[in-house]
Amino acid sequence: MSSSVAPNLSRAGRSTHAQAILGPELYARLPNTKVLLVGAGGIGCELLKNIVLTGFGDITLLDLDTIDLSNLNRQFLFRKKDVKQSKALVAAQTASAFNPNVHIIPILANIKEPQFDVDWFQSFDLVLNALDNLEARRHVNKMCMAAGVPLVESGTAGYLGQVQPLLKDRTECFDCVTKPTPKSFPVCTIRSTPSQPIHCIVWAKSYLLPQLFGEDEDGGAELDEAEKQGENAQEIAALRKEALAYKAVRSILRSASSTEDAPRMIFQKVFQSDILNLLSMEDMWRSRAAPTPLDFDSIKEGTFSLRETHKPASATNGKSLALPEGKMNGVKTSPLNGNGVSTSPQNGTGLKDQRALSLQDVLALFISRYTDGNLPTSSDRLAARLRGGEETIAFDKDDDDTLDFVTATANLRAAAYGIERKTRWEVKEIAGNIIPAIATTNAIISGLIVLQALHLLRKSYQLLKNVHVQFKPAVPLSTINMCSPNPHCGICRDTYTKFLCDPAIVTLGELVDGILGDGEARGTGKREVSVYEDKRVLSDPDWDDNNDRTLESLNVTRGKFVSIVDEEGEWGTIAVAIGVLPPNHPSDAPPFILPPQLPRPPRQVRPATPTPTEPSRKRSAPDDEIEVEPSAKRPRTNGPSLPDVSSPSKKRRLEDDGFLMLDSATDKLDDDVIEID
Ligand SMILES: Nc1ncnc2c1ncn2[C@@H]1O[C@H](COP(=O)(O)OP(=O)(O)OP(=O)(O)O)[C@@H](O)[C@H]1O
Ligand SMILES: [Zn+2]
Repeated sequence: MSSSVAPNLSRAGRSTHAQAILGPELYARLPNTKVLLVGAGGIGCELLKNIVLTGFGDITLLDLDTIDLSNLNRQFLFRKKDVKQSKALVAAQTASAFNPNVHIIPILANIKEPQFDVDWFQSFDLVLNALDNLEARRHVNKMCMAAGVPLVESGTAGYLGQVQPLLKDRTECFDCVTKPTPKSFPVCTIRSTPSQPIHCIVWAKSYLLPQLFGEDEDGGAELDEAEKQGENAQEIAALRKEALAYKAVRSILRSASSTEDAPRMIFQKVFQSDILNLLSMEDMWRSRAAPTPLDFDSIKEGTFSLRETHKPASATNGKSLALPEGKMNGVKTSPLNGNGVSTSPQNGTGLKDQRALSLQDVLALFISRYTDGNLPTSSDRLAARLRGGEETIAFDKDDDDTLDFVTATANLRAAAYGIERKTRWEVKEIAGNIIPAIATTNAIISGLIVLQALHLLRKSYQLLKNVHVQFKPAVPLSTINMCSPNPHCGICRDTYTKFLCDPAIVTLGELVDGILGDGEARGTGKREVSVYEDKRVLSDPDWDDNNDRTLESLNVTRGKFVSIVDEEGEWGTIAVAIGVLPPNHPSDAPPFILPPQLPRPPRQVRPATPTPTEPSRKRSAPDDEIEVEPSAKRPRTNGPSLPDVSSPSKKRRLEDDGFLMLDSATDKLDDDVIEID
């Protein structure tokens, strides 16, 4: 379009194409269709532009974050001057200029806040998710299922993307299918027999760094468990011995008066003594390549000999192939990139973080950053922070000290085990779980979201598709017909209803009796029920202590759900959304409003003791589960008594990092699964 035409573009001109594509009826509805867009990041910016240009006129845009410099490469509604401003606000301002007829309401908030209750969700005709985390996605999914509002879910991961239209009772919901669990590794692979760079990086980030700079924990329980699961007993005994030695290094790192050379101590312990210990267990190395203990001085001097890298354990038949450091397969390996082009700072080309690191480089990174030989070592810098008052230091990809430490120690370990080394950049990507965001994928996905949204608005349900952008040049897009809801889904199979009340006055008993009503008259008979808020049991047929307590005292307030579960499993679960009374509610009226029609859940075949969050398809963390069998007497619930989550074990910390430690070395690892997140 030439620039002389653009300023004169009339409203009709602007909408000619949209009208032709959408048809006059749908096009006419768009200005008054209320849309909620959750997330103003990579997908959100593209999508906001799309819906504004399509002709939607009433948009609420919500995001909890502010603009970061790193967003600017793809979140094109933002400019450098906007950094640190609210994403929702700036995106709304920028996109409003694309169409004078659009009204965008920006909200800077977390979608999980209680004011965004079911009533609020019901004020929209359509919800579009442009989020980046499972928790928020699940939350919006549940709210949309409760509100009966159509939702389009989406996500991208590099070149991959997915769009999924969701509507209660018509399609499966986001929680109907279990999400893939993160990639997992057996404890012993991480702790004593790594074979891939990622094993070394996980070890450095989630084991060594926390051992030295994290909370002082007794890892005994984890090792007990590994032993129970049948992992090598001799190996476990060696790991126990190793744990004790860490205690000594920890105290030196924290002691202001110590004259010991802490980094050197760490080096000696981790890359020499521990490896010698492991080597003494000859059985372990019969079928796999044995590691090489590292020697501080000879690495420093450049005389240390290394085994060849890139070997699968079997390829070398367990034998070490010694090559002088700096020579691999006859090629000078350092500092070269994959194309054999030198990227060393000496010749001034390439990015510092992306150059291949020699063993000397890695040691230097451990002793002093190669950018400035005078800086203290990465471990010294971390130790200084502990002495300066930081109690614990955890890995953060943007914290140079922790990234240097992990890069150095992961690569030293890789060298000891004959595993390929990674650049600082690659370590950052792997340890920081960074999947590059590709603007083009976001753009394609955002276009597909609009198409699915239009099907939902037209009620053309037979046209709804689950669409995937995939890494197959011949078939870049694939579509799957919508599945019907999973009959066992603990989210979308519930019967939702609303209960508007003053939680400071209304009791749990009033809520349950009010919602169940007169069972005899309604054909459900007198029902025995258990009542839950999320995973908390509030009452059951043998325990009614909480019935006279106010909802507020039970921390059952606006935005929460109370699940009423039929003990016999004969009737479906009723999920009651707690809302607030309207401002004009008469003061002499009862302090609650029941739904105009009491919910009547479907009769169903259910397991004998259902839970509000079942089935197991949905929940994965076993230690988050609570006892759900009705028992004689339960301890009284005092406020929000969620299941006890004690201080995180190392196992749990690895899980938090996205690396799930398998209980047994024999557990089967899933193939790589890319989780769209
Ligand atoms: N609970 C939530 N409530 C509101 N907004 C959320 C919530 N969770 C995530 N978001 C927003 O969803 C958006 C997701 O966008 P995107 O995936 O591009 O992430 P980003 O944070 O902008 O980028 P990156 O993670 O790559 O730095 C972000 O702007 C984020 O603030
Ligand atoms: Zn479902």
